[in-house]
Amino acid sequence: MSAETPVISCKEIWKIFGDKPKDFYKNMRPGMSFDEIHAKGYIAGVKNVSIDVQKGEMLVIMGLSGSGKSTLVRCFSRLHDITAGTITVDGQDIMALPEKELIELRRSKMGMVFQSFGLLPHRSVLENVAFPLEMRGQDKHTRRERAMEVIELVGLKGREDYFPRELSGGQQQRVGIARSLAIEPDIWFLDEPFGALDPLIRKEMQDEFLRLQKLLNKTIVFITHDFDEALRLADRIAIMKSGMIEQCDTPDKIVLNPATEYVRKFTHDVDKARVVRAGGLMVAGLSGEGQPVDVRSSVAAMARMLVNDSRDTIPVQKAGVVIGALPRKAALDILLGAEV
Ligand SMILES: Nc1ncnc2c1ncn2[C@@H]1O[C@H](COP(=O)(O)OP(=O)(O)OP(=O)(O)O)[C@@H](O)[C@H]1O
Repeated sequence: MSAETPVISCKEIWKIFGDKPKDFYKNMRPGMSFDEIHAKGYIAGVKNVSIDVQKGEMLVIMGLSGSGKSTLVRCFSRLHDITAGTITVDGQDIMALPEKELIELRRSKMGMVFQSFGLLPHRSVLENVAFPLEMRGQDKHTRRERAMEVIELVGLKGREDYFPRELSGGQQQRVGIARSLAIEPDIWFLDEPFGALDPLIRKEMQDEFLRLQKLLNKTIVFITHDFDEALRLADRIAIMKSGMIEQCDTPDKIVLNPATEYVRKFTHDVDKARVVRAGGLMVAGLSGEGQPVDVRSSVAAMARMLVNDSRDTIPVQKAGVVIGALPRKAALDILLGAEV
């Protein structure tokens, strides 16, 4: 596999629910809307989606309830057979895989975490985490050792003999995360993993998750309803509506240039100064004088400088090299809440 091959690559995929969906798709008039398809007795869970997920990327999928997030992610692991299009994982067409190889692919490469923690109530933390290793036929000693490693990683050392009911919601989700990590998946699917947690614990788990991701650098597809959560975690956010991706972009770009009215609604209450970074406002060919700012600095973090500085353009650097400049007025507009 070449370095550029995406880990997951979808080309024009459809998942239609209903009776004989492939026949319906074949005879479908091109350009039918979600509602027109619905009127014919079918649901377009995923409608003509093309997207690539790169190695080490955290792609967050968001959208309102019923927009197709879970359906799309289930297609990525072929928990749903798609109606049309192609999906490759590490360059391999997963629709062409025999059942046995598909199961092996899921077991060896994919980890999944869901909102309902899905723990086995009569097994201890250790036994829950070791369970996928048991399914793989590993001996007791090896699985215990690996389970202890990931239990420590998620901050639950000392609780390995507890039962799920003896843990808080946040701790139970940590067990779910540890269990999915035990098999060292390359691709990690998380479907609203923090949805059942109260806001404070949720924030704590997001921090924990970012820490883990820094350490493990997995390829992650993360579903959420919560735009703030998406902004905190994502490299890119894909916003879905009626089975389609309305926009897939970096948080900066989504906030600065929402592609549709639906996307704009998500961004409406966001504190843009915290989301938009120097890199998002930078103009590549532009030059500036004096002390540069880092490409990753948020407008909020630069607030004092932006207000006190008198330069029109401020150089922006990445890894110590100046790569462009930031028009100070554009950053000030965001800081002061002017429409951009
Ligand atoms: N097995 C199924 N049979 C028929 N329709 C389905 C099935 N699974 C999903 N759908 C429909 O597909 C559409 C997308 O559902 P999906 O669960 O992917 O949405 P979602 O964005 O994940 O929603 P939520 O945030 O509520 O989980 C919905 O209209 C849903 O009713």
